Amino acid sequence: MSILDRIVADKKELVADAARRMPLNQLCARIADTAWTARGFAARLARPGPGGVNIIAEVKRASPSKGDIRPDLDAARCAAEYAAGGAAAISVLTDGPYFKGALEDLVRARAATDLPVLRKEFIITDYQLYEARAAGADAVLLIVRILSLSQLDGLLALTRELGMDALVEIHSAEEYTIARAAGSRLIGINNRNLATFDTDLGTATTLAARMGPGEIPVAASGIHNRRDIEANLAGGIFNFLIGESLVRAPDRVAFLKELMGGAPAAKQPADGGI
Ligand SMILES: O=C(O)c1ccccc1NCC(=O)[C@H](O)[C@H](O)COP(=O)(O)O
Repeated sequence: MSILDRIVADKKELVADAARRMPLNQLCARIADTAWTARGFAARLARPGPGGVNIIAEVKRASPSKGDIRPDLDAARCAAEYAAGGAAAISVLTDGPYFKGALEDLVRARAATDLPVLRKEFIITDYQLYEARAAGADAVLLIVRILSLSQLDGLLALTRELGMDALVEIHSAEEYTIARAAGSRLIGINNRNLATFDTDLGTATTLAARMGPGEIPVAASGIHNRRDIEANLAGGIFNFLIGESLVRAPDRVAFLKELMGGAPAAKQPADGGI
């Protein structure tokens, strides 16, 4: 069984537990009782921002491929730094067992900025979309690899009904065909193979070259420096989802500005950061 299969199997149990603790009708009542205005995640990514680049900056404490990255990361403080550095949006990993995240991180990150916030999760059920909306998410990730076309259709429809945007993630031409068949517009191209963790930065540019004018690509995973950004810009991609290299940066504000084409961040000791 691959790690991804294990994550998804565990997720089914976690969602069932969550639904026992907070039944769907109570979750819906919470949504109805909470004031929320969408911050326009997809709209922010439809055209290039300052410096010709949009960065979705990720709050990521740990991962299956890297283990602990910054296990003590404060989601609100990290999100505020990302906003100060010029991020277009924030992504928050809400999985507990494999990424040391939580939905509460999303709530705190959103409260700390006025940027749109993505729930980065392994979404396989409607319940997780209601959870995302109740936590205030502006958008959710839907990963083609773990969904059938009919599941993707249903989750996309409910995402829209709840007023959120969807970032639909692919890693291959076959998955792009499925994303397209479901009518996805905002398409995350993961450079990382989620089953093997092999990361190839050419994946995003290769798949983006197939996309039509109404489709917006987002390059995700393995982006570490301005050179990586420039290689994607040359391939017509101006949206980037970046986790590890940002989280590890000693000065996240300066590093974000550097990624967006500003002056290089001063070198600092790797463990001298926030
Ligand atoms: O990051 C992993 O190890 C991972 C493993 C299995 C499933 C998903 C995984 N990551 C989720 C992501 O998509 C990344 O956090 C995101 O693209 C940012 O990647 P990076 O900039 O390389 O941290």
